[in-house]
Amino acid sequence: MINVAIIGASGYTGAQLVQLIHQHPGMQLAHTFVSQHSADAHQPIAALHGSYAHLPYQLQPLSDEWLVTLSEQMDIIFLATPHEASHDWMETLASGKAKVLDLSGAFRLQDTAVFAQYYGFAHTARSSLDKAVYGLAEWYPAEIRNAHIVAVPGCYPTASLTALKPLAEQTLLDPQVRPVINAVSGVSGAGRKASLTNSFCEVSLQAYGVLGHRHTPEIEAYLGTPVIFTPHLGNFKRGILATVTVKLAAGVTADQVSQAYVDAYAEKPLIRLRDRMPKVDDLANTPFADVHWTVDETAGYAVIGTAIDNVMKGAAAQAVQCANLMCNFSIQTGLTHS
Ligand SMILES: NC(=O)C1=CN([C@@H]2O[C@H](COP(=O)(O)OP(=O)(O)OC[C@H]3O[C@@H](n4cnc5c(N)ncnc54)[C@H](OP(=O)(O)O)[C@@H]3O)[C@@H](O)[C@H]2O)C=CC1
Ligand SMILES: CC(=O)N[C@@H](CCC(=O)OP(=O)(O)O)C(=O)O
Repeated sequence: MINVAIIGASGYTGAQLVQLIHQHPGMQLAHTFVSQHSADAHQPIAALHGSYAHLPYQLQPLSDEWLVTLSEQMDIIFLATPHEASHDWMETLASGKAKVLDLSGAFRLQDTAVFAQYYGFAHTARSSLDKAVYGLAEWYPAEIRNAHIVAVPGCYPTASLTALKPLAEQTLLDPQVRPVINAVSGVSGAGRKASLTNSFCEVSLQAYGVLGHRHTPEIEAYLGTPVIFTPHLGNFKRGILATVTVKLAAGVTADQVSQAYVDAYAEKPLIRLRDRMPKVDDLANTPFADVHWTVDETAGYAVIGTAIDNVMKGAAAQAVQCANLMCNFSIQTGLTHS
């Protein structure tokens, strides 16, 4: 059995990971941590998350000693923590035998100047950054298999890159026209901590982070081309719907576009090619990404719809996909029943 620890196990993505590792046939959950002075230390996870009331795990307070012990004793460590915490702990956690998968944004951007601009603090963990592999599971399986550190993608980049990479990889996009990504996220995307912006009476469908969201450089880095990305907050709990408009390269046909998606995803068990535009309720609480596209050959445009659950495929389930690759399980182990 693969021994696993989860740090940040009280949060939305951390608790989801607890549930996924609990049901995983090849992994056992040895430790579930919160921060050292957390108000939730020593609480059972069941007391915080009613949907996990059947799970037997208790939250332990983390310490510097534990960081070293975990790096030496665990096979896999998941960090479901804020960017700064992941950044500060990675060098120690990755110094032993344990492989580390970080759900935060701390190790996704290789350019530390861009990182400082979008994350608001300096990156000082260069050696870990050099080892980090981007965990977009359907696109970088070979790199992920051999990785010691995986930077699990953000939720919006997962939806956006899933829509765009099949076309970009086959050079079907017009290089002169930026893809336009409009995406709506449920409120769980902002994490469990209360804030005015995310409170029930305040949330109303609204764009935010316009022309400045930190996921723009992440999408551009792994797509290889600039984009216009506009996130929106929606008044629902879970899910992301990304609607992506692209200008196709001259002469590209609808059949070529369809073939690009079939080539990329027909053999991928967690990507579902749909015959209509996806909707979030079809996959909330599941590890799937649904994709559909429509092409106007005459005008040379395509509109692609992608839906994911932000906590699952956008974070915890994709992290488990990566861990499966690193531990030589099939990519969907513990995530699907068929
Ligand atoms: N929610 C989502 O849809 C997605 C989130 N992510 C990323 O995943 C990470 C976790 O997100 P999410 O689960 O939503 O966050 P939550 O706010 O729900 O949970 C954060 C967890 O980290 C712990 N934590 C908070 N501050 C610290 C600290 N300074 N040191 C150590 N532990 C700390 C919290 O417990 P405590 O404070 O009690 O210690 C809690 O367990 C974040 O980096 C987020 O950006 C990525 C993709 C999607
Ligand atoms: C609705 C909402 O607030 N979503 C978050 C993104 C969540 C995510 O993917 O997180 P990281 O890239 O931070 O890991 C946001 O826009 O900041």
